[in-house]
Amino acid sequence: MDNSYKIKVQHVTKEYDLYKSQAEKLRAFFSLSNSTVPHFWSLMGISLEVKPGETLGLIGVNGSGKSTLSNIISGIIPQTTGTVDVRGDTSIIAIGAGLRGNLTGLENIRLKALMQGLTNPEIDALMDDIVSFADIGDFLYQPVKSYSSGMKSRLGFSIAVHVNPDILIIDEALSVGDDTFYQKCVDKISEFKDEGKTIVFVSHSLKQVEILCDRVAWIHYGTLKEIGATADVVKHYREFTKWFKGQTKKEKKHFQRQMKTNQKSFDIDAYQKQVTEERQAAAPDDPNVAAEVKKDFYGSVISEKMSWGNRLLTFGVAIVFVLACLVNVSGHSVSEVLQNPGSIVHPETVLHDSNKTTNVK
Ligand SMILES: Nc1ncnc2c1ncn2[C@@H]1O[C@H](COP(=O)(O)OP(=O)(O)OP(=O)(O)O)[C@@H](O)[C@H]1O
Repeated sequence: MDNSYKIKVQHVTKEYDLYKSQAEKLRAFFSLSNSTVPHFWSLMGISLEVKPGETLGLIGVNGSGKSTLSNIISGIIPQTTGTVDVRGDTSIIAIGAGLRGNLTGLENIRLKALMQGLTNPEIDALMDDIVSFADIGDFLYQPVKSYSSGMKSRLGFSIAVHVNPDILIIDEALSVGDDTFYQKCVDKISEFKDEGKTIVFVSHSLKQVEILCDRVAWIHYGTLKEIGATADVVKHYREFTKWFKGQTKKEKKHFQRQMKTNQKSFDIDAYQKQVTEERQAAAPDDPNVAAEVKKDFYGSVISEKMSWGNRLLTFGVAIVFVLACLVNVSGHSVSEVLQNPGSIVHPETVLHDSNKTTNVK
């Protein structure tokens, strides 16, 4: 097995349909095409590796796709195309993910730890440590939906670092805590690093990134702008933000609109063709390149969009289900209803033989 990486992300894209309402979503489901619905590509082909024991920072402006990427790596949302290969004995844990609003803090601790594969006695043994690290007092007995974002972050972080995960995904968790909690988290992350664990760290705080990360990936409006040593990437990102801040209001708007337009007009087929051509140029004698690229793009994803065959099948099953319910309440047998469908809506009409109906009233 290739142990040069812990996480490998290849040609990952994420497409969202921008429906204006539930009704529009429903219409698109039953219509022949949803081409009128605008599409938005949150990620437009990200490929990167995270090495074992490495802390990789993800930086980028608001809406650039950092959380989308970290959620795809954590398995919280599926990618539209591409592969995500997570190596080894992986217990991957994302701090904010999986807290249930209707359950109390205590119940959430047990649930999330059970989902990580811990047994009840193991959880009992860890409970005091988790509770004391989170330090949220009596809120522990309240439903999580009543928590502030800082409290959720405290609880999520505490659970995540105590269940001994192989890979830790930290998305903005440190930005909401106070100074004491922040320092506790930084110490815990450093402990993790010393133990050789792999961390993906999403943050807007370049200072935190500089302290904690070995390498940094700069995600820029759905693309990977740069990946490399922390000092280099952070320097280039600072230059970009300085340049951006120096623009007039109108120029900033124009730039952002241009970036979003690119994300709306992204062509996945053209991207696949480009990757195929690049690989063919590198291996001109390999006849399987196109098939391999297709497999890399679509081999490990389940289509989020239903094929037409499946839509028709779903529609057919729904009709049969409704008919079955109507037959049931009408009090007639299936054969009667099949011979005289009107008996469903006019229950007083029954069929005595195949040719004649009699009104029983
Ligand atoms: N469910 C969704 N439907 C439509 N668009 C979405 C959805 N989720 C995210 N997006 C869009 O995808 C883009 C990337 O969002 P994401 O949250 O990954 O960015 P981010 O870099 O983490 O931003 P921030 O730094 O503000 O947290 C944004 O433009 C966002 O509006």
